[in-house]
Amino acid sequence: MRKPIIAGNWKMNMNPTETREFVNAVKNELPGSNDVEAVIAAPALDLTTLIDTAKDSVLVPAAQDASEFDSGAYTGQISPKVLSEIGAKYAIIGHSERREYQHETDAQINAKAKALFNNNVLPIICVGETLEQREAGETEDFVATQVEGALNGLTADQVKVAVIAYEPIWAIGTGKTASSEQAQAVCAHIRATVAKLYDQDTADALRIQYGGSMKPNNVKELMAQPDIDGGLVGGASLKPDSFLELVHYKD
Ligand SMILES: O=C(CO)COP(=O)(O)O
Repeated sequence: MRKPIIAGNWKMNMNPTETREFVNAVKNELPGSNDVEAVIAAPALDLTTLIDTAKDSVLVPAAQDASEFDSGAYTGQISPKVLSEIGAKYAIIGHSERREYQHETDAQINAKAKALFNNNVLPIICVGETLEQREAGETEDFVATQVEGALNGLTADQVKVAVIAYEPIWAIGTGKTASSEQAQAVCAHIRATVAKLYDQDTADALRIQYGGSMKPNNVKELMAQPDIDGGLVGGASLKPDSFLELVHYKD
């Protein structure tokens, strides 16, 4: 049975004071950790504040990126080794904003996934098509290529504990959610791709999130889809009330 995982991706929002206020507002109101995994991916500069404030709560800290290198002459990068040391459980990699603005490639994202696993941090690997690709009927092939590229060389045991986030680019920050049927179809295709690359057991263990204008008013329907195991949420994760509604979607 796959445990649902609802993750807030704060992107480049929130400062340490806001982070502390947010965590204090939600930390005693979260669902039990066996029920839904509640994650916040904070900006790197807020992570230690998040981790210190969330101590003794079930809130799970995550980073929004990680370097493919543990240390060295890589100015400005975020070390997966240090993420592990400070207590980040997950790191998002391959978000479409980084693919676009930092020109990240599938090969780099794959190297980041390996570096994270070497440091016992779990990757949340983002994939998703543009509107042009969807309209050209290329979504499934394109997303399968991203999945294959990101997972290249990972073991089945690693894939079983990884998370893939399907985020159609046209649905991010636009208020335009993929319909639950559209989201389910691509998430099922991702699982079938993993089954082909590995085996059915591995595909059945892997958790797949949907991201793109997920909100309290559509979370229930999206989460009811058989291949959607969670959400990666931008805008609606920035306010404590809205985040709490999302993680309590079952109530
Ligand atoms: O990019 C996203 C999460 O990573 C989605 O952002 P929104 O929920 O704001 O559309």
